[in-house]
Amino acid sequence: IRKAFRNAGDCPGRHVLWLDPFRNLAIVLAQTYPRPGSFANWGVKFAPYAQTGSTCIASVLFLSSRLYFWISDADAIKTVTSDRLTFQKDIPAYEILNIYGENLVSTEHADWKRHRGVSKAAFSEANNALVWTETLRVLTEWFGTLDESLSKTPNKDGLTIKVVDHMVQATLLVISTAGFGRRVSWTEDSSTQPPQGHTLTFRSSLTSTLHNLFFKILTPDWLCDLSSSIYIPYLSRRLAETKEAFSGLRLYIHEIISVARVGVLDGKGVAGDGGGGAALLRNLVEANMTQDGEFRQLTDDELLSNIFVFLLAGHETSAHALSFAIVLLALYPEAQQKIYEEAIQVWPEGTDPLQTSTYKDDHPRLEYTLAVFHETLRMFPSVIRLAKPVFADSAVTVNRFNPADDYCQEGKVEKVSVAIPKGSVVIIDVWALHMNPLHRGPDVEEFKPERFIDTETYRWPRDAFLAFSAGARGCIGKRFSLTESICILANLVRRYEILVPEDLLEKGLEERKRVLLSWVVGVTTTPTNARVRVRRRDQ
Ligand code: HEM
Repeated sequence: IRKAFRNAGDCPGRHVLWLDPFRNLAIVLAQTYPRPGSFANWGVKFAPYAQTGSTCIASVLFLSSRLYFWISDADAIKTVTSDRLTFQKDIPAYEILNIYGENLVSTEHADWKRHRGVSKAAFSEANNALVWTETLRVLTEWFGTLDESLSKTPNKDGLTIKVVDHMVQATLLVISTAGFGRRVSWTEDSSTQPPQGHTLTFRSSLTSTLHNLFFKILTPDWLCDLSSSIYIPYLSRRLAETKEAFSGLRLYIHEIISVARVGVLDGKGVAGDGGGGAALLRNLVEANMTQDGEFRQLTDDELLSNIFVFLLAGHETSAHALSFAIVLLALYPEAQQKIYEEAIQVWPEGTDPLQTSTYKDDHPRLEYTLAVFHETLRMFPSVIRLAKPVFADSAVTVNRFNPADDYCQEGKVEKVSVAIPKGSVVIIDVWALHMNPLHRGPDVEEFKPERFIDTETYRWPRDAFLAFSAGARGCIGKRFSLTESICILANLVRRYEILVPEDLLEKGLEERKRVLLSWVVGVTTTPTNARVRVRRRDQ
């Protein structure tokens, strides 16, 4: 370990890591270890950098003596994300997503290029227009159910809802249709009755698969086998539930694929897309049916796995980010009022955006709504940190300062170069970057959407925002997600007032934030108590 620290040169920090921060155990233990407030804790943000006086901190993993450089500096991170050959993806950390086979997220090099090449064309402006239209359809149905529940509640002060449940349903319906041509209505999707031939509904098989992902990975095969022959309290039931979810979801994906294959063969387009949409499914299935030399462009397992990963990545991150955004709007009525004013300008009173709005005309005009969503992702990034193993000696430029100084003042910071040796790992500390006062000013903890609005004298710092990662391995679904999220937020606020739940009315802002914005680490940052009250604006 001492030798490893010698390779870190004069980079400060010198922490010993007892757990690899990117293996499943670290994620499962995230709530309790490392302890809140201490180095490498998931919610510690910029604090360790502020204490050390550096935007780069060195640490060594005890078991392997490998050097880990934690970075919260926009310039240094840009160097890392733009050099894909030196700073590669930490593939073993993504094995958890390989339950059905390899996929776009969990591969590198030529395999990754092949997966990305197949999917890329589906994320076009034409597809964004489809995402917009489908989001409006989903909203029409969701608002219908909300209005019905509101009409039945005797409380004139509105209805309190658990936001994550609603957002998971909405975003899953959007990706199911716009990605896979599987058009299901809100009420049909709410049904708890599985269709014929299934033991679970589509949504519960997907959500239960996600819920049990880490549990399955951390349970050794011999224990799985044992628990199916001998009853072990808790374990046997949980493993049976996991097995049912995994195989149930596999069956649903197989059905999607079978229908799509027939559609591709007879030239009529994949299910439900009327020949125009569901480009993602069409591209994936066509690649599976296309011979590339001796091999298929995508094997059967890869096809299945990519559909799973797109269903997962295509809804979970957006659903969680939207849930945080909706709670923030309840907590900050001034920001909500600005979205309302923007929405009314785009869709004046008396018009019905759910029937008439188009992506091309309206999306670019919802600038403040977009800023709210960006600011939400700055404060609650879905992916808190990213690991990049280093494959060649390199260097990054970082900032050093005196922690005792008011270091946000001009001239208080010194730029230094840190050598990054081959064999080490760089950790892109997304949350710390977002909370770095050198990039954002001293008010980083405040919710201020205006940070994301350019003016004549200010251009928001693009490189200091990494919610979607960046470079070649950046999020392929960024535009998809921004399109549906902006559509949901603007329409929701135009129709309803979003308020804090009644049980928190007597509490101050800090207490409301503590309760409503609590979160845990999961596949992505997951809100645990996102509740708001909704009340129709016109009643
Ligand atoms: C708020 C919403 C979203 C956020 C914050 C987000 C964030 C990210 C981040 C940080 C990465 C890089 C992950 C890594 O390198 O380990 C990523 C990759 C990816 N995202 Fe998203 N994402 C969002 C929505 C979506 C949507 C809607 C889709 C699909 C429809 C999607 C599909 C993917 C895929 C397939 C990758 C892997 C790309 C590659 O490795 O080439 N994401 N996303």
